[in-house]
Amino acid sequence: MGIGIDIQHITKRYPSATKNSLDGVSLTINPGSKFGILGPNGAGKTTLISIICGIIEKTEGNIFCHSDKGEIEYKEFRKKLGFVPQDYALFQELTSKQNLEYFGALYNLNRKQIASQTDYLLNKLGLAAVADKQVCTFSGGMKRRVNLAIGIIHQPQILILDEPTVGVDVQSKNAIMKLLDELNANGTTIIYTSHHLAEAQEFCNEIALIDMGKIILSQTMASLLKEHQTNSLKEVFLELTGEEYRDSNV
Ligand SMILES: Nc1ncnc2c1ncn2[C@@H]1O[C@H](COP(=O)(O)OP(=O)(O)OP(=O)(O)O)[C@@H](O)[C@H]1O
Repeated sequence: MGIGIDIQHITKRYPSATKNSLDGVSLTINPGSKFGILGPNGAGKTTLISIICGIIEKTEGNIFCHSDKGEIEYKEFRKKLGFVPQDYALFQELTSKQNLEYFGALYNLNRKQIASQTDYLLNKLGLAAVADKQVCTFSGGMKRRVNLAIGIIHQPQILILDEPTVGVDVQSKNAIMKLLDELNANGTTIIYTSHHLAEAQEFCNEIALIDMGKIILSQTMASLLKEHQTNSLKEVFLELTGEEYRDSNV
């Protein structure tokens, strides 16, 4: 169950940049894992997941995707992929229901599938009562939940989320993380970035720590904490990445 990815020696140099944003990144993401890609501001997390999703081109390197039945073509992988970006990828002027119907059709779901998934997700994420209200009237937490529903309407086997809980209250965060756990229990591989280390520690069973475009470590959460003899991912994070600010333009 689930989809896995082997990332081999990925390098990324943006056209306007003088240095690489990713520098020889290699990573194995096992099928069915809850995989956290963590790191300070500017480390390269968004660049890496944007390359995995095919949103931007890599400069060098390879990505291989596989299911339990063996290697799958990247084109096939894209069909099984769900992506929840950090910025809202939704239409503010449409209602939450209309957004889900639109994106369901974009994923080639039939009318019946669109209706049942829309109904299911609006209920699941506490949005049923506002199904017919324009998204521009929603709070940040409600918009994040719509953003998530859009990313999973086609029932992806691998789901990539870029800071899915940024700026949301405890209730919305709880609903989002519970749904991610449920999807994972049903076999969906989850790849996630976050600056909430306590949340990442609770959610992820595997992590990669990335800093200045390089992978510092990639291992199970349990083995990392055991190795560093601590119960705090934040402690390990600060130990390995330091306490200096990462302001790139000063
Ligand atoms: N379009 C771009 N052109 C040039 N440089 C870029 C571009 N996008 C990102 N970068 C640079 O690439 C590096 C990695 O950025 P990226 O956004 O991937 O980091 P991040 O780990 O996601 O950071 P954050 O936690 O702040 O979201 C940074 O130095 C950033 O300034």
